[in-house]
Amino acid sequence: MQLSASRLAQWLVQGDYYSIALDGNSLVLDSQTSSDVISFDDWDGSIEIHRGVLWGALELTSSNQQYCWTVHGLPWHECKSFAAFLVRSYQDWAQSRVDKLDLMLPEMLQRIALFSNKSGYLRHSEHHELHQFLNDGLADSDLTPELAATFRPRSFEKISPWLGEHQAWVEEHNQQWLTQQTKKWGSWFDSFEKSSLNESQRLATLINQDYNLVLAGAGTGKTSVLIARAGYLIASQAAVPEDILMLSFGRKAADEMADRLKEKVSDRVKVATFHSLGSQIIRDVELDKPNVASITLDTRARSAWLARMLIEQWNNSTSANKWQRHLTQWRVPGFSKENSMEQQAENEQLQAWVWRHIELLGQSGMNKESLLEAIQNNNNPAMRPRMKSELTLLWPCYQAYLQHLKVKKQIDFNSMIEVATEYVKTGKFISPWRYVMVDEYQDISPQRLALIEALCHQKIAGHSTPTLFAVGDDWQAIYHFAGADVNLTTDFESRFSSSRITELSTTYRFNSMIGEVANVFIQQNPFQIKKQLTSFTKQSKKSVTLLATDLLPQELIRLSKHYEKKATKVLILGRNNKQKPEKFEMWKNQWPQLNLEYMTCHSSKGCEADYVFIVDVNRGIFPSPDRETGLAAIMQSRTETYNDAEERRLFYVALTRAKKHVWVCADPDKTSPFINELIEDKYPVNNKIKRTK
Ligand SMILES: Nc1ncnc2c1ncn2[C@@H]1O[C@H](COP(=O)(O)OP(=O)(O)OP(=O)(O)O)[C@@H](O)[C@H]1O
Repeated sequence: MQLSASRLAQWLVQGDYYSIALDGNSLVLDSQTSSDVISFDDWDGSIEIHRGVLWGALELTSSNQQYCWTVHGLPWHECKSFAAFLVRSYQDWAQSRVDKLDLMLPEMLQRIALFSNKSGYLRHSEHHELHQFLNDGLADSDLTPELAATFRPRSFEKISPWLGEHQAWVEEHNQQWLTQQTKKWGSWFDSFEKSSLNESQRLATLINQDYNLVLAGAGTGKTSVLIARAGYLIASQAAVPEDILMLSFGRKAADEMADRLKEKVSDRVKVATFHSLGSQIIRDVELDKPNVASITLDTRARSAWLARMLIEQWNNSTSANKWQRHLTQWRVPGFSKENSMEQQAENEQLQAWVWRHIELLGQSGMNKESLLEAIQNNNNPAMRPRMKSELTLLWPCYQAYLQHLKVKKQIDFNSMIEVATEYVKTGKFISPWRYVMVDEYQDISPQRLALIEALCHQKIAGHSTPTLFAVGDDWQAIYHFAGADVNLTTDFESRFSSSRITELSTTYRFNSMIGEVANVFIQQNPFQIKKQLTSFTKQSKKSVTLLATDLLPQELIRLSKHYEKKATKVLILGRNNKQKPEKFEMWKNQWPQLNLEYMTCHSSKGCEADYVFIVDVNRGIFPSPDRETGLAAIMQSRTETYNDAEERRLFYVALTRAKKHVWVCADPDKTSPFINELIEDKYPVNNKIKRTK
């Protein structure tokens, strides 16, 4: 069907449209120069008829009311009926779509009401789900937003904003909710811990995005916030204790966490290490406890297995030749020609070297080809032949280890977490936890993160997906050697699109003079995230002392006199267990009021004391030289370019354990580069070391 101007009228209207036709669900408008097709989607379905002196004109408007098209020179007596025909065709076309839309409108409006009236923090995933639902619903009706709004203007007044991002509204809602909750729970926050939680701690406790990270320096109360969040969720009835999973890294930290939760919150919150969680998931699915390899748990069983396995290797002539060839060029820790084969296989150093590689091979998950490729790409070509040769010795040991596990039907910790992750991903394990919380997130490894992600992605009908709430500090990432990757913390925002990072900037542990040393020292590495960290306790006297090791007992005597009548807590920290002072036990008995404790810097993480002595901060000890130079270095591939970055963080951890004063002890003729930096860069320290070359 077409309505067209006469030849004369066509000539007179010049460049304007002179003809209109219906073609399926489109209108075709012709002019001298073009033929334009207007889909019903782009038309608002109405036509105005204009009467001229000689002819009539039809005017159509676009669905978004932005344009109009006019067809001139049409025979007047046909205009009205043709326009009515077009409008009818349009209405027939639209009706089936509007019918579809009408079926969906109640749920669309209900979902908007549910989301926007929700009294709580609106999560990105919930917002996204609504956005998706509305847009999919509209797409199903085959109507454009404009047309849908034309047919159902009242409903679309509510729906239209949610078809777009509407982010500002959500942010405003969340802000208002946070303000209101901070007020409502004010006295609870005042009294939950022994000290009232500060403003940022309260916000951190309340924010409930899909993936939350509280990223803050030492002593800022991250652990306090973690416990407070569990407490708040339960007190506000957002959760019952069984909804919460609290993950810590080591058994000791998990036990401490469980004690604090029991005291402050509930003993029904599930507290686990990653390994105990992996074990529980497997047990639930397989209805049997996972059979963890005894050689991973029991050092004697391991040593016996290593000795047997090495002898088997050496009794095989091909393998023995490889070892021989290797030993003509390179050293293997603990290997000596003087020893018998049996003595050699039992050598502690050699066993430690082999076991470390077996662990690293399991942790890295690399196959032989990718290891060879990594060796080939190693930026130290001189090391490549040695690395390749080490691989020919150690790969068979690793294969023997895997075979041993297979024969015994056992698994190790690495595979335990992998198997558990698979059970969660495939839905064989249905997670009961709606809130997954993680302490010391900076120590996360890709494997452990995969388990957390699997838990947080699991969707249970009628529930939104679980949230992650983690606390961590990239300045304290010190477990790279155990597979941790600090980039998983520094890249948190880019990894999880719906994330929220909260900062805490007041440290309650160490005074401002310790802060002036520790915070500047850690930020020498430009790759650490910049953070504001202000000490709550102001101090004008220098609180870090560099001390010659010989003078350490004198300081202990001084402290013991000062604390004759009341107790204090003193930590002695060393880079390794070997640094424990010979007289430590004697000192402990001599000055019980000091509550002396010796720890490695690694195990001091999370601890605090009034006074700290870091001992043996000597060259070659702290920073510890990177001993893993051969094949191990390939599997420990450093993503960090800054020298001694991890050792610097470890030293920061040690410094920040003290509330009042830190002594950094060294032998004057072997001072560590860290001590030299503190002196040469004029940090505010007392220097009681007269260095000698
Ligand atoms: N708002 C507060 N007011 C006073 N003291 C606080 C406050 N918050 C935390 N603390 C205290 O500060 C100290 C450090 O807290 P916490 O151990 O939770 O810090 P952290 O950030 O986990 O430290 P780290 O990362 O070094 O382990 C604790 O003694 C704690 O009781």
